[in-house]
Amino acid sequence: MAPSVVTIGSVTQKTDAPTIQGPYKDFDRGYLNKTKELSGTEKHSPASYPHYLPTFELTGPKENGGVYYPLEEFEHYDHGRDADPSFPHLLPQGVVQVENLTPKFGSEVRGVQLSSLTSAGKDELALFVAQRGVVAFRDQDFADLPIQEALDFGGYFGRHHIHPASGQPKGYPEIHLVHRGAEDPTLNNIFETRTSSVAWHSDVTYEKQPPGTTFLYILDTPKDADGKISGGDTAFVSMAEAYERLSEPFRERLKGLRATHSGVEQSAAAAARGSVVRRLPVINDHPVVRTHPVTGKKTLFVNPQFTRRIIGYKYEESDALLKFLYDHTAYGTDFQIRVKWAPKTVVVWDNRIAMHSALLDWNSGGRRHLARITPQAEVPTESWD
Ligand SMILES: O=C(O)CCC(=O)C(=O)O
Ligand SMILES: [Fe+2]
Repeated sequence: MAPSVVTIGSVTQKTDAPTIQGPYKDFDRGYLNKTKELSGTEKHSPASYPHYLPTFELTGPKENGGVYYPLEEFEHYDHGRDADPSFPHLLPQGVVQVENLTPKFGSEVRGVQLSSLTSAGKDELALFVAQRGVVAFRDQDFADLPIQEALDFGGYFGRHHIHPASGQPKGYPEIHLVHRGAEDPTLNNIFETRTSSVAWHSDVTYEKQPPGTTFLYILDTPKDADGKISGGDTAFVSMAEAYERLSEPFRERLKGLRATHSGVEQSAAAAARGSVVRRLPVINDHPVVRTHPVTGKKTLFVNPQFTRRIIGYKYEESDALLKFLYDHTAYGTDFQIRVKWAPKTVVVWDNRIAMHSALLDWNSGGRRHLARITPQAEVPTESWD
């Protein structure tokens, strides 16, 4: 397929999309859309955290019309390097319970308060999440902290990313919001044109330095008619195990390949629905297999939302290879987990290791509201011994 051209405001950009996946999935509206209900006072499930409801002003530099300037490269230091691998601060024995959701990927932890961790504990958190891929911490006070305190905590793990197209709590552009309001009809519309709501991705991989240790915390969870929490889980897939499952000859074939990742379609979709574009979109290329800076493990690093093309391959060749990798990861129920949200849950994942997808499976009209803190990490690299 030929490259297409996308216009955002007065700027026209060329992109390698569309690929086999088609354009950026439009039901992401549900996460990013402008919302009419900013008061939190509507009768169906008022927001539990109204100060976290999304706002869509342009909050960048005034002299640039509120649009943020392009991100500059920075030196990332991964604190997982300094962690004690016996995790004495994060997982003190007899105090903290760890349940592994599957043998190699995903854990659930109770008994530690993330916001009280010392630097040593935070170093251990970075390492533990790098080892397990995704960890759900229950009974956290994160959502109840002043927003700035939650941001200060997250800032330890890298420079905060400001999302180019999502809503933000007033005054806190570094928080990315996921919000499907009460009675939002978007959910029903999705299934008029899609058979599934699954949209596997790693976050903002179009950036030159995509996020590493990433925090998502629940504010409101959809409920059944009888008031019980049901629906809106988040699925995760291990891209480390996805790589492990490949044969040696196939891994050889991936060695050295790079792919383009584009933010153009996401911003164009936001512009098309009259929402904000906070920073002009970028396209960057990354290795198809990257090496984790702390664990040294290799992970597949392509995703159907943002990856567009294997560099140097013809479109059909690139589409065929990417389709195989997407099918392989999507079918891999034996290397996926699913987090069921409960009040006070904070999920921490390593965006270099896990892809994820929200599951939009409820039609009770209940609100789903989450906040994400998204520290950026290193420029992805591959190393081969
Ligand atoms: O809503 C979710 O479960 C995940 C949304 C998402 O993709 C994100 O915040 O990065
Ligand atoms: Fe995401």
